[in-house]
Amino acid sequence: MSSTLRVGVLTISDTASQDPAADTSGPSLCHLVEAEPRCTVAVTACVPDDQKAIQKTVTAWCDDLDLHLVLTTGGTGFGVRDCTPEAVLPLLDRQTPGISHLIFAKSIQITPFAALSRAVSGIRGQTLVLTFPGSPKAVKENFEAVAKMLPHAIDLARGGTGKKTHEKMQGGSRPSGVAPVATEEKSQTESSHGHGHGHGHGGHTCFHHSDREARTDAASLGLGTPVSRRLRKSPYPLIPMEEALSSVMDRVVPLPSVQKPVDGSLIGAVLDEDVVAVEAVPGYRASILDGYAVIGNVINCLLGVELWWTESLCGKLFTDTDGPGQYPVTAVSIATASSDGSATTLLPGQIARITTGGALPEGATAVVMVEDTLLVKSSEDGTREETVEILAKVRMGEAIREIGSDIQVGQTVLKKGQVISAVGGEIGVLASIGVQKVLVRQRPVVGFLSTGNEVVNHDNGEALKMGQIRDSNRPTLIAATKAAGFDYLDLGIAPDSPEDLEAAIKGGLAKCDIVVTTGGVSMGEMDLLKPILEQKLGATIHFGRIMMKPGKPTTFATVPNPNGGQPRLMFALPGNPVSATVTFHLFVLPALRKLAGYEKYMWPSVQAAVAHDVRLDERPEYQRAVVSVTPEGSIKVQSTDKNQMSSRMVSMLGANSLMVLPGRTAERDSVSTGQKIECLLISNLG
Ligand SMILES: Nc1nc2c(c(=O)[nH]1)N[C@H]1C(S)=C(S)[C@@H](COP(=O)(O)OP(=O)(O)OC[C@H]3O[C@@H](n4cnc5c(N)ncnc54)[C@H](O)[C@@H]3O)O[C@H]1N2
Ligand code: MOO
Ligand SMILES: [Mg+2]
Repeated sequence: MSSTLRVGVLTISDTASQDPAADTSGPSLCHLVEAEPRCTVAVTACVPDDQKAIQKTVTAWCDDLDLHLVLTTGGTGFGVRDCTPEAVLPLLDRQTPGISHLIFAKSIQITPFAALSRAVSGIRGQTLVLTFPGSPKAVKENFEAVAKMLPHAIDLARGGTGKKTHEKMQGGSRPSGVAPVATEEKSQTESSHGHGHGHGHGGHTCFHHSDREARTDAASLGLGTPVSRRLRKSPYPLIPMEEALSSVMDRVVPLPSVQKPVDGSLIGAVLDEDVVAVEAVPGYRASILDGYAVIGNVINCLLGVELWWTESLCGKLFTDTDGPGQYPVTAVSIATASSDGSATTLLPGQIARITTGGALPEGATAVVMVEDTLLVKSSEDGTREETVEILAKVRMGEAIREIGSDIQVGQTVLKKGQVISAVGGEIGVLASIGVQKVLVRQRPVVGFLSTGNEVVNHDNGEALKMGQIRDSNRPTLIAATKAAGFDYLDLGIAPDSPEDLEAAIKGGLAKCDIVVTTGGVSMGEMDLLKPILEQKLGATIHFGRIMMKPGKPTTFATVPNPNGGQPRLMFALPGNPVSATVTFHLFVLPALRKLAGYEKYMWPSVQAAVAHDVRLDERPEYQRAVVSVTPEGSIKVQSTDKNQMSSRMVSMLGANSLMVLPGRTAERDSVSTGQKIECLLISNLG
């Protein structure tokens, strides 16, 4: 077992936190750490002499990054602002006075001023924390006083036996020093010794950790670092999918609301107000049929059945005379606006011809369809009906739409949070009650940038040169965005040059709520996205790797908004086309939906029986699959393709879902035919 000791170096100084160039002890300490066999600086930061800031960083490094050793420099003296011991002591589970004494003993031999250090040391969780004074000289003396015993001390602090050390002390084979101790067999953030580090290479960079933000010295990943000095292991922790999803969704704040006219541009928008009807539908008593408005009472139906309406229901107008029989046609009401705003009046014993949608004459209580009548007598010139016989019985209110029978004034027709669908119901209802504008959440705009020297426009019409590849990511993601009803900006293709990438992303950030890049996020020397985000764009990378397949190097960051307001969201998706597409569906679309105000922004899922055995990968996997309903009514799922490689876009063909497969364990390495598995429905059922 062997492992690198990951060390965090924290400079604590008001001056250095304002002017990084003023920090000399931080870089010195980094060089001392890097000079030790199998020690590496995993993270650096610079904070002012502020107890809370110190505690936040030290806590995050111990608890979240699980570093082996945290070294602080500065703030241990008698100065009024010096508060490092006060900040660190309460964080320690156990103090280590022996180490403090050893450091003190060595220092006091060199200068009596060592007596003015109030440095403390101890263990938090599994992390050893040492506080050093804030001068390069003191840092060197202090560090050298304890360097050789650090691996042993850390081993013990992590529950080791220290056996190796004792063996060596009793005449082991190593000529000097202490073997670094084994800690985690597979450290997620471990990095090899000897990589280039920001201190002393192109100036000081302050990195501040909060929660599990995986910020490191981005220089060691790309910008300006000779390839031979690049990190050989990613410094970004491999985080579980659930953590990645909540890291994204917790940071997505729905956009503000705007008034928008009632038209097709509302489709997909989320209402940010209840809509209350100020008009009734219908606004007048309207006929449902073409026929005759009548005053009903007891109408003897053709079958001889009699229907009685009570006096209270029918009022005085209903007399025994009205019912099937012959009546004079005294009025005509076709569906049109009345010239004087009033309806005609019908008296007992009269009927009026009426068309569908026509306003009922006052007094009419039912409409008889034309098919249930006979023309008895017309005018001499044949242009008018004079007498018509009603054949059928009608019920009170039959074929009449009363005022407000569809929508009443004061009725809440749409609720805040409701989505205006493309089906038409919401727009139809809004239009029917004369709503001019509604308050809806702004729709986000997402920008797409493909990256890579090898990537060319898919439709450039030219034969590919050796090493070139057509850009399939942008057209794919843009099409999926359109289908989901979101606006987008095509940011084109940027080559793998820091200047081009920075300019293209900045252009996107100025105009888009979310910028999505594809490519350049893994471990190659041309994978520049992460360092650009951190070093050039002032972004906070919240995660840079996820334990998932496909999409392992998926990166999510927030970037200061160039126009002020909420930070912009940045997704740097992997370049492999399937990885880009799957992670777009898993992260970007839900984020867009949440930005747009959707309450349900995650994909729905079903449990489906697998139609064949599925081998599990060591990473939890999202296999492209087709979910369908069998003739018997059960739900089954089938992989699109046996070969589910991330570069193989044909494995997306026909997919309407993503099977959510757990990672392989010693107990379970496959899902057998017929077993049920969760499937995310990213499209309609096949
Ligand atoms: N040493 C390691 N190498 C890789 C690792 C790793 O952990 N260690 N991860 C692998 C995984 S997993 C993935 S996924 C990819 C991600 O790569 P990048 O995001 O850095 O993307 P590129 O290197 O730029 O490109 C990868 C691949 O995709 C093609 N590509 C890029 N853009 C497009 C596009 N717009 N349309 C179509 N195809 C595109 C590109 O030519 C490459 O073939 O890294 C692995 N490596
Ligand atoms: O995670 Mo990568 O996306 O497998 O190919
Ligand atoms: Mg790459």
